[in-house]
Amino acid sequence: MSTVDLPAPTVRRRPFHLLAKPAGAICNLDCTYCFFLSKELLYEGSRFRMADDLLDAYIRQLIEAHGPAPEVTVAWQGGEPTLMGLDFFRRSLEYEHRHARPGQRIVNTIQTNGTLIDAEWARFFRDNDFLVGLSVDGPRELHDAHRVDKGGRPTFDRVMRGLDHLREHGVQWNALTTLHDANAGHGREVYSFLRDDCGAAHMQFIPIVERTTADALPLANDGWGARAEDRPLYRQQGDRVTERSVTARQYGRFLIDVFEDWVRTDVGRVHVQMFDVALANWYGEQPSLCVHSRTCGSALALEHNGDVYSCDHFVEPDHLLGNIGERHLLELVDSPRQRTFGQDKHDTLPRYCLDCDVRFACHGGCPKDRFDTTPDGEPGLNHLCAGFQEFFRHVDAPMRTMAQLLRQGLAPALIMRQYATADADRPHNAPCTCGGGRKWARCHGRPVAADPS
Ligand SMILES: C[S@@+](CC[C@H](N)C(=O)[O-])C[C@H]1O[C@@H](n2cnc3c(N)ncnc32)[C@H](O)[C@@H]1O
Ligand code: SF4
Ligand code: SF4
Ligand code: SF4
Repeated sequence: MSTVDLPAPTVRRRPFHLLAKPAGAICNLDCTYCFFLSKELLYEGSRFRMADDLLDAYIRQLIEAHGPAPEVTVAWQGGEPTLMGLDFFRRSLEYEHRHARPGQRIVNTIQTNGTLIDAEWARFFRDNDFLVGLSVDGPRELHDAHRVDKGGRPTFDRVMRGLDHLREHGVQWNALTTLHDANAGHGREVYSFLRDDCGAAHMQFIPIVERTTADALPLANDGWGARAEDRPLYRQQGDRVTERSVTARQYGRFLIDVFEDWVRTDVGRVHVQMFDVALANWYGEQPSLCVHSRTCGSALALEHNGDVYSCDHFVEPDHLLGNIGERHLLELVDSPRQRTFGQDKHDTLPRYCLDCDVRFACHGGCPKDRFDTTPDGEPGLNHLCAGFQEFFRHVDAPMRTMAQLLRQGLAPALIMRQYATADADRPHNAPCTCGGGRKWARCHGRPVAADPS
């Protein structure tokens, strides 16, 4: 039986998301913190190109696995997916049209470093309603600190050129910004750059937590050996982190700094994933992000040869579920192993998390980052815990207000009026509401003439 012929099994369907890597871990860049480049080692000797019959089988199985759902998302990632060339994505669209049920909408997303995007790519994305995720870490210096090409050269100009094409063609796009040692202390600057200079209406901030062992630390600090081929296979093991990693405190402060701007001017206008996720948890709805959901396991990864892994962050031999050439995707997604993977997110929480006042919002964060010990010595605490606590406690009052507005059928954006009123009465030399220890007027760049300090 060929890959294309595998019948769809009859198992219970649950919503899931799959990140497909048509070029595997291959990329034209060499970002120092990239956890994915070393995955090349899993497939030594491969051409790292998804074959046409596999592409066909993948699209068919993905659509079948969603049953009668009105919408199916095809998500492309990598490595760098644009290295596949436009014809690959044109063929993918043909298969989508062939396999979709009548009336079913197929949505394509692509996560890219943006350096190869030209007018032709942008036209293609626009004409086919692709949602483009663009990796940009902030203004030039902050971006170029870690996002470099194979020769160690900066990439900012190339990314901005790609963004210009996207914007000129009216492509839907969102910014994906990793937080690390270089940019984490610049929350307001990064936020205003993304919003004002780039015109981003959707933003995701992803903490860089590069876990490693004491032995591997020097190599890891060097960018896993500086060159992709020198990197050891990156695994989730060890209790150390690289110097590039964001600290818990930096992560919390970054989110708070951005929130303090956002809640005054941008609610309902700019979508910051973490704030939407927090509001969903305060409102009592399932959030869209696995990291702050009770359980996970619904965001899997597909390699270029059809191998399926439990999660994009666990593309390693111990978490290989199988290959879609041998077992239908739905069977792998619904396998007992994958269910256990997702359930473990909750079932392995330390007592410290179970007793935590913000657990309903945090849910312990991503299991990949749970390698610290709790104050009473229990293993399994998230490395970012202190930052989560600081952020979630900080936003408690405004989140309650926005959730209440939603329950009343009103727009959460109304909270901005409350802030405007409170700010108008706030003495310039009062402590800033961000809690960072600065005066309010200085923190918000307001005139400080009346500030006697
Ligand atoms: C692996 S890349 C693949 C897609 C594409 N090459 C890009 O850069 O957007 C996907 C996202 O993962 C982020 N990323 C890279 N290394 C990471 C790490 N160690 N931890 C968390 N995210 C990381 C990248 O910045 C990027 O936004
Ligand atoms: S662009 Fe950077 S983050 Fe994306 S795959 Fe390449 S090296 Fe990794
Ligand atoms: S391991 Fe982390 S990233 Fe993966 S699905 Fe679970 S929460 Fe999400
Ligand atoms: S904030 Fe810390 S203690 Fe609370 S649930 Fe999150 S990781 Fe656990």
